Amino acid sequence: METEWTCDACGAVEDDEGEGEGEASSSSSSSSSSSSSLPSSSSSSSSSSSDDKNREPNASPPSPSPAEVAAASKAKWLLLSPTVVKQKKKGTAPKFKALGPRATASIALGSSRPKRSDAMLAAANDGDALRLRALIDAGVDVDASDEYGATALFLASWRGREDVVKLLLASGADATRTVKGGRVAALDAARNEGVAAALTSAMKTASATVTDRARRLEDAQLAILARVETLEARAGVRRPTEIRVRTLIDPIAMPTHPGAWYSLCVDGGVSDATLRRLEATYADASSSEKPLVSEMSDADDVDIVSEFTEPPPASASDSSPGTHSRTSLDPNLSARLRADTCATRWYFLDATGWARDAILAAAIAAGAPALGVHPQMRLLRYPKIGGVMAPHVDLPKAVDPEDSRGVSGFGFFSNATKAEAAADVTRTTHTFLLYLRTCERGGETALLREVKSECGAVGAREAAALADVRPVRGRLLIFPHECPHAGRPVTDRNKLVVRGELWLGRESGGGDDVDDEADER
Ligand SMILES: O=C(O)CCC(=O)C(=O)O
Ligand SMILES: [Fe+2]
Repeated sequence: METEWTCDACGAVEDDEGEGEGEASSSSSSSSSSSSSLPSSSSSSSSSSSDDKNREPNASPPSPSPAEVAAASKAKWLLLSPTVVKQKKKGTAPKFKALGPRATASIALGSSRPKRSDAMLAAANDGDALRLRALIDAGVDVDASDEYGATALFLASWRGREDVVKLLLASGADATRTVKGGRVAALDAARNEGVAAALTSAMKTASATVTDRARRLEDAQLAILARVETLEARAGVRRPTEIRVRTLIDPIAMPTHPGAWYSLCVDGGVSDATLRRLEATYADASSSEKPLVSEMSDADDVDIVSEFTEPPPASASDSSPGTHSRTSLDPNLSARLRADTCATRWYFLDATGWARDAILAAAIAAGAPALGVHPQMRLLRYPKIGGVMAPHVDLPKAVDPEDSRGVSGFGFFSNATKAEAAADVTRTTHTFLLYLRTCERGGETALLREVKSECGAVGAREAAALADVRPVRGRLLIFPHECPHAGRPVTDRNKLVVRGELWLGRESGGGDDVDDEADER
């Protein structure tokens, strides 16, 4: 089913009285010749090429091929600034000025390449075909991806947006692109049959295959094993004997510490099949892509760090049992501190949910009222002896409403879905680290009382910890984002961690899956 392109949106882009600003006008003026390149556009073309003269009077012009649509759109996108354009300095622009439709549309659609791509990805994710059409008309790189390698076509398929998938295919989107980690393509992630059918017929004409057969078979086998073990864990089959849970920060002794709300160390909760599949994901990512690297600086950010390690103010709205009051973080500050690390990172998008299912099941089996695991994860590695991660706190991620419906969308966690709806969670609450290899010594993740006096590399080495958690294969560490923590210096190169975010419900709503046995140590 195709969404019709309406004149409203078209006019908003093309019919401009007002002055566009800077590159805002470059994006929109370039769009003025583009309506004929829109896939299945309902408008009759105003083009007057020589072809038109030879055509029957009432014959409509031939539709551009998907590749032509993509090329025309990309040509316009390339006219935009390659970087986000900063706003003009105050005082240089008139104080009050109504923007014309072109400038308004340009702002709405993004007036630099990165903003335009962000807008396209958001429209695809949200299933907004009309907006996406406007974006393609204004100029996009239809295959642009986010930092996890997800293209618009991938997101639309994953979220089950059939209209958008068809529009993107008709606009030349490449169906063979895969996301980072696991090489999942749009078809592998298809949420529903309509989407899968559209992609399958497009793939017949695509020259490349998605992934080679052997790899897909191996993936499928591991996925089945991981799912079986996940279901067993959820059903409590393996729970009492195999899962060992330690509470790392005692909520009774330290009720106001930011780590007092479920800081857990869980052993034996994640299956070997899942660990092997994660290792394979790492091996694949590290052999095919460069990692993101940031070096630790020795700068001591004592003053900055102390800003968020003061005792958190008591908050009336956050006083339910088992919770603590939260610190409010300056995102820039936290991002800066997180950048001070010796870890290398690869991004991994768990679109199909096999890793999320496994981590969620382990968290639930350990007694945490866990409701969901974020699909975006990182694989962290410390390649240099002595590498650390400076004391810091983590940031929450926004929870996509689609992911609130149950983790992988395959129905394993429908109870969690109900609990979450009640809890109204919009952001992740906890960090998880899943260690894939054992370090005999060093590399511990330290949960800190505070990081006021020692930070940077010194803090990572010396700050007093409430708990030092040693990397052990299969060990899952969970703690609230606001809990100060650090990575101790590594003494070997084994530290390999999957790191991501999850969200917990309040005890009253979210803990109904947890039975008492899980608390046995
Ligand atoms: O590697 C560690 O032990 C800590 C990692 C961490 O804190 C992070 O990635 O945010
Ligand atoms: Fe962290």
